[in-house]
Amino acid sequence: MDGKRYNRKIYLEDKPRQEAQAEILSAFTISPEREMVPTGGALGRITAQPVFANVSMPHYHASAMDGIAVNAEDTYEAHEQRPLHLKQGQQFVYVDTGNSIPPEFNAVIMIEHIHEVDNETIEIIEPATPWQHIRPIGEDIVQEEMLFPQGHALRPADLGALLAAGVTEVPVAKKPVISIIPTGNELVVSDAGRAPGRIIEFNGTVFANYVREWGGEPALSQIVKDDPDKIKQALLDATETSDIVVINAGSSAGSKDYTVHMIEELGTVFTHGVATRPGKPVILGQINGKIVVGVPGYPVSAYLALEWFVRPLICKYLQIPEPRRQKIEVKLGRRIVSGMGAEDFIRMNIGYVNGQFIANPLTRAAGVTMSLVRADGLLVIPASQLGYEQGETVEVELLKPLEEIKNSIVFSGSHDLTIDLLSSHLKSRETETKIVSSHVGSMAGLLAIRKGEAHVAGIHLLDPQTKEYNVSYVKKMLAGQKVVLYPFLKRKQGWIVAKGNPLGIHNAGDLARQHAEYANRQKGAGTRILFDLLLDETGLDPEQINGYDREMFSHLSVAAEVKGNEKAAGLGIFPAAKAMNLDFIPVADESYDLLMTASFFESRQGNALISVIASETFQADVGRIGGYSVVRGAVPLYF
Ligand SMILES: Nc1nc2c(c(=O)[nH]1)N[C@H]1C(S)=C(S)[C@@H](COP(=O)(O)OP(=O)(O)OC[C@H]3O[C@@H](n4cnc5c(N)ncnc54)[C@H](O)[C@@H]3O)O[C@H]1N2
Ligand code: MOO
Repeated sequence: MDGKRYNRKIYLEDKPRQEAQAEILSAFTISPEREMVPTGGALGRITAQPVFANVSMPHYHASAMDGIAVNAEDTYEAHEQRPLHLKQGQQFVYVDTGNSIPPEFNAVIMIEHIHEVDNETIEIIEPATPWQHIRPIGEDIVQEEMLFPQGHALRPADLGALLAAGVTEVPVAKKPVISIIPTGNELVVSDAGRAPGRIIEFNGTVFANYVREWGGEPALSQIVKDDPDKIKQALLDATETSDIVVINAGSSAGSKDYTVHMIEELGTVFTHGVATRPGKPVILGQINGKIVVGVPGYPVSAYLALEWFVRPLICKYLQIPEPRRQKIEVKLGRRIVSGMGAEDFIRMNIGYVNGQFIANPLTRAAGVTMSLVRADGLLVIPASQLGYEQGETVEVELLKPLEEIKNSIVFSGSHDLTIDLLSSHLKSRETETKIVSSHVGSMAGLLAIRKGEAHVAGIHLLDPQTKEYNVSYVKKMLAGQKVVLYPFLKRKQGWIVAKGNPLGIHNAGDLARQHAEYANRQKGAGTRILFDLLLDETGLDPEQINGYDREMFSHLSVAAEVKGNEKAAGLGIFPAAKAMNLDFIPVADESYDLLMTASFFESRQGNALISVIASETFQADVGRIGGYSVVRGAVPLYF
């Protein structure tokens, strides 16, 4: 340490992303270099200048067929009624596909069209035309012809053409070297221990591989501690050995967020903070003439910032246009709000139902890596736009192939672990089909089917009057629609309580008596309806339940709530209690059924889904979870 204290920088700008991009692009003045690489290893490389053929292909007249080479003039007399005899050596020679044609001949007759009379003589019944079945010199490639212009990304077939044309080394743009410096005292390599506060370093690997995919050469350094001197040294070293420097985390306003000060001391800071959510705390600067990009720590922000600010630099260096993602129009399944003054980047699930693309937002939390893994598309909301209404048509950028999205089964409603299992069994049977699910609760799932926004919904809705699951809801809410209710699971609902059940919870009355802190579920969730019925049966009012108004959105979040609090209790399914090592007191066996549109049920994918459900292997896997059984010999109910 040099004894200097670095005050927190708590001011971040809100510079428009495009402005920040334009600034670093114009500051990035490194002149591209080229290198010769062996053709076999040039896949994906960008040609640095036009490439010309050294030789023609073929470079001699070559036979295109197995047969005999002849002089066409010698064959003109041949006729079905007057077969013509030719002598080997004088009037013909045998040739195979690719053989050179001797100069005295100018046509090839296929072996199927000749009759061998004896060792020396063949017979034909049809004349040959000059140059038939001969690949003349340069048919494919002519010597000196331009094979590729500058700036062409080489594909496997291109490498073949180069080799065929005698080009064994290609001049390509040198890959820009991108140093990647992960920083943070909390970071550990992936096989180090798991003490609280330790985070496995993984952004570095993500960055290195995106850089590689985009045509750069990553140089991933070791984790650097949050120590100003060490960060400074790492930055200086990186500017010596690379064309662009990416430093990860420490970009925001934390007590150890030194990066911006270090860049300021060693060089220039152009930008600290862009008007985007997520991704705001980006730092853009320059040290020793090298661009330095300070990327926020959260993985989603990090990925976006890398794409906004590093990819364009790589493209500029390679002198190629920046690729654009395919865009499609989708209908929004949900309302999306957005703040004024900053662009919003929303990861979206996209499904294809009844000939229409329906998209729903995934979590906006920038720390959720899986949201990037799962996202089918990206909705970019401009800074001036306050969001969109449900049902509006908007444009999204695709993050996955369109075909994959079109082949997905859109699953809505209540989440259950077995749906993930179902998805993986289905995928192994029908490689093109997968289930994409959004967990919105039973009632919302039913509505999604009604609005034609899902193929299947998992529902467990108890009718307080009839004590029957699902049927009355479907009759009432989907009257006149062609749907099928497929009996799927029986699963145990029960009290999720701390280990040893310290409050002695066995029924809703106990919750009230013990003033337990209840973790409730959202309105419309099947578990919420069950809880209300239990209260009703016990003669309790919601006001008598401590925490009735606190709504959790999944079984697991209820269990997580109980995990941290001895006085808490919730209602949920057994696997959630098991996952958090909590006690589970069974209350009811409920029916978790699959509601499907009739057209989906009858489709090929619908059939595949049902046959997976009926399979022994799937049912055995479900049995192993505990607290579940698949309904055997289920009879679908048509409405
Ligand atoms: N008071 C404020 N706090 C925060 C603000 C703000 O404006 N004011 N911005 C928030 C936003 S937005 C983001 S994004 C983060 C970015 O913070 P930093 O870039 O300073 O990053 P850290 O705080 O060090 O890390 C955030 C998070 O990411 C994890 N991380 C970091 N590096 C890696 C890596 N290489 N591999 C995996 N995970 C990594 C780190 O452990 C943290 O959990 O700041 C908010 N705070
Ligand atoms: O902007 Mo931070 O980058 O939301 O996650």
